[in-house]
Amino acid sequence: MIERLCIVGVGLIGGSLARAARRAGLCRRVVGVDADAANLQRAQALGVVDRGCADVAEGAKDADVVLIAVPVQATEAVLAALKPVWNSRAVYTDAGSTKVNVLEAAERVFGSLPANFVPGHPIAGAERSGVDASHADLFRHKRVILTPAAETAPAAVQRVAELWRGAGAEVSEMEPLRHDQVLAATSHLPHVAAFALVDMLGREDETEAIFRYAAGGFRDFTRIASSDAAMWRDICLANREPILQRIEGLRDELGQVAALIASGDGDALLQLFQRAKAARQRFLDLYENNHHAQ
Ligand SMILES: NC(=O)c1ccc[n+]([C@@H]2O[C@H](COP(=O)([O-])OP(=O)(O)OC[C@H]3O[C@@H](n4cnc5c(N)ncnc54)[C@H](O)[C@@H]3O)[C@@H](O)[C@H]2O)c1
Ligand SMILES: O=C(O)C(=O)C[C@]1(C(=O)O)C=C[C@@H](O)C=C1
Repeated sequence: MIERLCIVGVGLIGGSLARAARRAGLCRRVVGVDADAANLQRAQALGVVDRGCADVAEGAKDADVVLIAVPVQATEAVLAALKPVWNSRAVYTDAGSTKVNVLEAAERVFGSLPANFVPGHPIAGAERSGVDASHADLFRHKRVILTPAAETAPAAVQRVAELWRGAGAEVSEMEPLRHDQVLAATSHLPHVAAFALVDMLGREDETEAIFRYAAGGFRDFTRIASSDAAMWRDICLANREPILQRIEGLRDELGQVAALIASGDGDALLQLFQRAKAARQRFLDLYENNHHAQ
């Protein structure tokens, strides 16, 4: 049982973990810290946290588990604010979408990685943000990746894994660079592509001349372009190289598609689309298996 869980950043992810931990009876008290006073008040009003606090050190002082769930480029400032009250008996973790930069930030702040800091990432979310979007089922049957380093204490990893499992997630471990490369492909590139497509069309569509005729396909492809802009700016700056490599790959692939269309090579286009459809089916089978396995 966690006596006091502190959530720094009570938004979609922090709020959802607080709700799930409470519902599963994993913690007695939740203290929320947030830079946005209105969001913090809302978290209290909704009963997501017992107490709200504007100051990171004060909120985390007596906690036995602290989750940092702020945009990734804000992690270093939060770790620096935690440093004076860092407690060797407590466990600290984060939910950031990128991991190498979080480990580097911790090394900069502490000189070396604290044994009781366990970087993590729930592979679950939504295009909505803030505590109003949070819900206790967000992590059910979803994956959480932990990226401990050689210095990380196994007992701390165990404690964080138990928290996420208690919220319904399946926990695995990965090397941080591998994590960032994989997520650049399956999460960061799709977001960049969706933002770019909608920006391109939106600039020429200020009078709604074409959006008026857009339907399900456009809606499905672009849902994630409604995601929080600051969160995605931070992810792109934190995971620059892997994302740039994937953008280059997509540029090449689009070039190939354009060449096939230009040359009227229907057979090759058909093959490419069939190959993509089969690959998506393999993804769906894996995704659904993961769902039903639990
Ligand atoms: N949204 C997703 O789908 C998703 C999924 C997995 C992981 N993540 C990661 O989780 C983290 C949180 O994302 P979210 O979707 O919950 O965002 P969110 O905007 O819903 O919540 C973030 C909260 O952090 C607060 N905050 C920002 N800077 C702060 C600071 N310095 N000190 C205290 N509070 C601060 C904000 O006011 C906000 O309430 C990000 O690192 C994101 O990359 C997001
Ligand atoms: O479902 C969504 O809307 C998401 O954006 C979730 C999503 C993703 O799947 O790309 C986004 C960022 C995360 O770090 C993890 C999950």
